Amino acid sequence: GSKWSYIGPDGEKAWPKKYPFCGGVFQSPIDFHKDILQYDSNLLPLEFIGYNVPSTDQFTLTNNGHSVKMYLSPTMYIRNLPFEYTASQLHLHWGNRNKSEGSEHTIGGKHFAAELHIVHYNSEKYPDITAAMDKADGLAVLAILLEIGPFNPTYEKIFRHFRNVKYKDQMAQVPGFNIQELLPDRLDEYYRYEGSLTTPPCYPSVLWTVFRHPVKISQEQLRALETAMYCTESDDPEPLEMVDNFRHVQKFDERLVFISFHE
Ligand SMILES: NS(=O)(=O)c1c(F)c(F)c(S(=O)(=O)CCO)c(N[C@H]2CCc3ccccc32)c1F
Ligand SMILES: [Zn+2]
Repeated sequence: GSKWSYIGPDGEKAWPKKYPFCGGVFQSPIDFHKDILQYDSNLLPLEFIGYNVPSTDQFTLTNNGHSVKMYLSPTMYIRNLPFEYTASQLHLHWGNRNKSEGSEHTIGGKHFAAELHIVHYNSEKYPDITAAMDKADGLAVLAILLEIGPFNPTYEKIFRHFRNVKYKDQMAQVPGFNIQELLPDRLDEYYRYEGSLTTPPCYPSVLWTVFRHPVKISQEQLRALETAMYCTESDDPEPLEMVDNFRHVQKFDERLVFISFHE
């Protein structure tokens, strides 16, 4: 029921009025361009433990009015970050059918078609994500840039349920699968910086890992993402399409993004 949106009077320019951190420091997303990038040889490939969830388990997929999000199992966690981070949920950001440029992070000013985020919390220091989400070392989000290419059968394991979560607060059950298959090939090549949640309350609590290489999904899969869902409830007389649910890039002065790869 949080009152913010991506368009109109409650759009991102108005967020700081109700959510002061949104007007604060270390805001995400940002543009990756060469004069803020610095190679860091200590950036190791991430290790994903418990990501291969058996199909006997189920993930709950839901439309929360801002995005489509899938809750993940607490047996999934990442190693090789400063702390152990346990998976919480994944969700997506996208554009619209006339402009498939809905990624949040950009590279050299270029938007990708869409972006997948896998949200984790620091389970070494905090009991749950609610305790972690406003702490500087509380969250770690993996970002995967999506672009058009061949049909992607792994993404289809989520996308095929979109027709059952068309409206706000609808839910569907997704049989378990290997979440690591949603990631690009080169897990050793990524951008790393300290930033924030890209939605209200915009807490500066996120260690971002944005993989260098995009993942491909088909034009039809992208069209489904751009046209399937609504921000409104099924009985709302004025349905609002869920499109363009990405925040614009934020100022990134005097800061560096660390990269695990050479140009
Ligand atoms: N782009 S992003 O990764 O910054 C990001 C989102 F874009 C986004 F939409 C959500 S949300 O939970 O679906 C709705 C707003 O909270 C979250 N949810 C996070 C923020 C707060 C919270 C609390 C519990 C579980 C997940 C989250 C989020 F971290
Ligand atoms: Zn997100």
